[in-house]
Amino acid sequence: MSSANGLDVRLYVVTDPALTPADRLAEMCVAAVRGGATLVQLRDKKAPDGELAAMAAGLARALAPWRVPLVVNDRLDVAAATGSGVHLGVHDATPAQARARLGHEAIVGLSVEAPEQLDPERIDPASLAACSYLAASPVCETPTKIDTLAPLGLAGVTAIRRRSTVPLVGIGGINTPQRAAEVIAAGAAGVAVVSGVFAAPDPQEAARALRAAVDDALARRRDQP
Ligand SMILES: Cc1ncc(COP(=O)(O)OP(=O)(O)O)c(N)n1
Ligand SMILES: Cc1nc(C(=O)O)sc1CCOP(=O)(O)O
Ligand SMILES: [Mg+2]
Repeated sequence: MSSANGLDVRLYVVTDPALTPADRLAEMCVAAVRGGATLVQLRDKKAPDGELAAMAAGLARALAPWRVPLVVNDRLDVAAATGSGVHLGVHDATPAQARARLGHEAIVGLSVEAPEQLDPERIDPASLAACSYLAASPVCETPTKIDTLAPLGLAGVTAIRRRSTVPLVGIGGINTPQRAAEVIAAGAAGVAVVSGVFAAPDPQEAARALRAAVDDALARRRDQP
């Protein structure tokens, strides 16, 4: 089920070099996709651009038969060189810059660390309009990324959702089906997950369970009067 802009963010898996080493990257992402992941992000903060581009190209090839899009974290140049989308944070290029570089069909995501970040005086309307999705960052504390602001909690997810119309994913500490369901009930269209899938003994099964919880929670939300 896609959002109004055609992007399916229900289960967004994000790689991590400690959990998805380069020699198992494609295989592990394909396992997640077999389990129900709808979007994949290549996130490696340290790999040089050339190495990251080679990883992105290989991963894009592996995902192509599944028609699951690839997003590269941070690196606009790598995204442009490999035909991928890009995820941006407050310290990265702006969504408007990314949209201009990648074109109107590309996926451009933006981290939102506080609802006020979306106030008209805080964000350039062109940048907000350039976003394919937003990420509530982080929902819960997580050892996977420690340089974050205070967790938003479920109330923060709801507050961000109320200020935007593009699809919203929650990220950070969403490592059980129960937690995923709560994030959807709070207003997200999907969940972004690292360790809940890639540190699991069986990533395909972990993805299946998370995706089932997301789908169930979305259906419950639709049934609400
Ligand atoms: C889906 C998603 N959401 C948030 C982030 C974090 O982005 P950012 O704040 O730029 O931090 P880094 O990931 O670059 O350390 C993300 N990567 N993906
Ligand atoms: C990549 C990333 N970004 C975050 C943010 O808050 O912006 S939290 C995070 C890591 C999420 O890992 P896990 O699913 O293992 O908790
Ligand atoms: Mg970033």
